[in-house]
Amino acid sequence: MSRILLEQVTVSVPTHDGTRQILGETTLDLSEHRIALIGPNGSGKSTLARLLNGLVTATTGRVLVDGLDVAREGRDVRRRVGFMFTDPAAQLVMPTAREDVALSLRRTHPDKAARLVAADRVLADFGLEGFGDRSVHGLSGGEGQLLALAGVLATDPAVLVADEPTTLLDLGNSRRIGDLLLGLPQQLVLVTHDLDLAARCDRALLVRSGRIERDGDPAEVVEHYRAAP
Ligand SMILES: Nc1ncnc2c1ncn2[C@@H]1O[C@H](COP(=O)(O)OP(=O)(O)OP(=O)(O)O)[C@@H](O)[C@H]1O
Repeated sequence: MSRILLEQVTVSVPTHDGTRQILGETTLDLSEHRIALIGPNGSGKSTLARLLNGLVTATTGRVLVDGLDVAREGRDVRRRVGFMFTDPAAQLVMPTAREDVALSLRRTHPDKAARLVAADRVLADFGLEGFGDRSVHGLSGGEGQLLALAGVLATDPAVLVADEPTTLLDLGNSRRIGDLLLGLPQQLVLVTHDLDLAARCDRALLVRSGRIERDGDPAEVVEHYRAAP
């Protein structure tokens, strides 16, 4: 697994009358396979997740992924750390499913024809056989999220950060995507309100008001949160 370090990280954002700290000083060493971030709305989970691939920049402190500084070596970090958004529309950028996956394969498959064939294989691996010509805008929520996952994994990241990937899905698709994510060989940092999913991870962090309130065994952390949400 990769080693993700946060060293005395804070995040502040500008406000009309100064700045507001949305993540208090946080130091973390994350090397477990599956790590869940849970907590109330607006507590700072997405901020924490987005720090890991540079979508959010630390105001003070450093974030390191396998020794690479996210602020200074962002490109290399983003090759290692894939990001999956709540809404697949945020990351499906090409007209068709095949082209969207192919875009993720352009580093590993420089030849266009081979790339499109490989994209169809990836689609089939994710249960999207025959979806190659479908418009990315015409997919159901579950299909879109599967395609988004296929696209991000096609870039072969060592770490996948997923920000509430099951929130928009119905029960069946939510289970399907949840099981798929927890079964991945890649390291997973999962922001979720699904506490059953969080409890199945290897480590859980409860984020509240921009601080890590609890960190450790998922069953215990989830129980603590359920008792005092
Ligand atoms: N760019 C920004 N500018 C101003 N405020 C921000 C910015 N980004 C986040 N915030 C604020 O920081 C706080 C934490 O936001 P964040 O999205 O990290 O919370 P969250 O725990 O992921 O919430 P949710 O569960 O609702 O998705 C919120 O109050 C949010 O409004």
